[in-house]
Amino acid sequence: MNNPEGSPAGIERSASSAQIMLEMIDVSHSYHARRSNFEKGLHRVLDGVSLKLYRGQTLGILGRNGAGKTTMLRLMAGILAPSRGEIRRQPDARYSLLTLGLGFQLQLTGRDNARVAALLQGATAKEADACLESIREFSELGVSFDEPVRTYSAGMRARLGFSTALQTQVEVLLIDEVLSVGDRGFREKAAAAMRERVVGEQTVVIVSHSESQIEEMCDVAAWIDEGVLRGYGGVGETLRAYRN
Ligand SMILES: Nc1ncnc2c1ncn2[C@@H]1O[C@H](COP(=O)(O)OP(=O)(O)OP(=O)(O)O)[C@@H](O)[C@H]1O
Repeated sequence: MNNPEGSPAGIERSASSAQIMLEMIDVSHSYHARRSNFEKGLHRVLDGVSLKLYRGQTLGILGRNGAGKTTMLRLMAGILAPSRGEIRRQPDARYSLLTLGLGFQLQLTGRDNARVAALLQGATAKEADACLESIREFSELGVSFDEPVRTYSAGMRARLGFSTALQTQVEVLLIDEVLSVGDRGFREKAAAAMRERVVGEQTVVIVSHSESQIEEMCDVAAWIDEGVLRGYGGVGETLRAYRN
């Protein structure tokens, strides 16, 4: 399915307006490892990955635990620089990584974290304040919205993170597993809100262990196994390859 150009048949947007929002060209990444069983103290977790993400596409990334999915999102977001290869982004576009592990200032309240996140995404102070009420409402955090995030459960952090990301207007939204946490009611609401967003112009990359979520939301899928892109193309065929 994959080819060296990073653009398997059938997933190129046909319209001439198809703009490449992100391109990974033969990207590899290694972490420094303490364990001596890795060559030269390096642990290679991505190996020669090439793909293209077009404006408006929703790309789902599949793979087992430790396959390299989060590393790929961090590279896409520019949080990590690749050890080898190249990542091209649109210079005037914003890329936002939504994950549970990163980004909250634990001593700040949910409200202040939401404000900071909006400012970091490029909102003016007025715009940031204007979206706080809808973030509070969507998150269903009630009075906890004004309490420090360190007092939140993992599910509450997920609600805050998701609600904040939903309000922020970025060109490329990178989502790491957040749709699979929290209680069922919120998960369904978050998935519905996400579906609404992905049908529009929003460009999205979703890492998910839920095959049904990928099937429902994505129009392209990539399967990573031990750092190598084993499948890349239409969701149906990539899922079939992943299951076999
Ligand atoms: N900061 C780091 N330093 C060293 N090794 C790391 C670091 N982050 C991740 N790794 C290693 O890189 C490999 C890939 O990790 P990554 O988090 O990208 O996988 P993943 O596919 O997202 O996994 P999961 O589905 O479990 O979240 C793993 O072996 C992990 O132990």
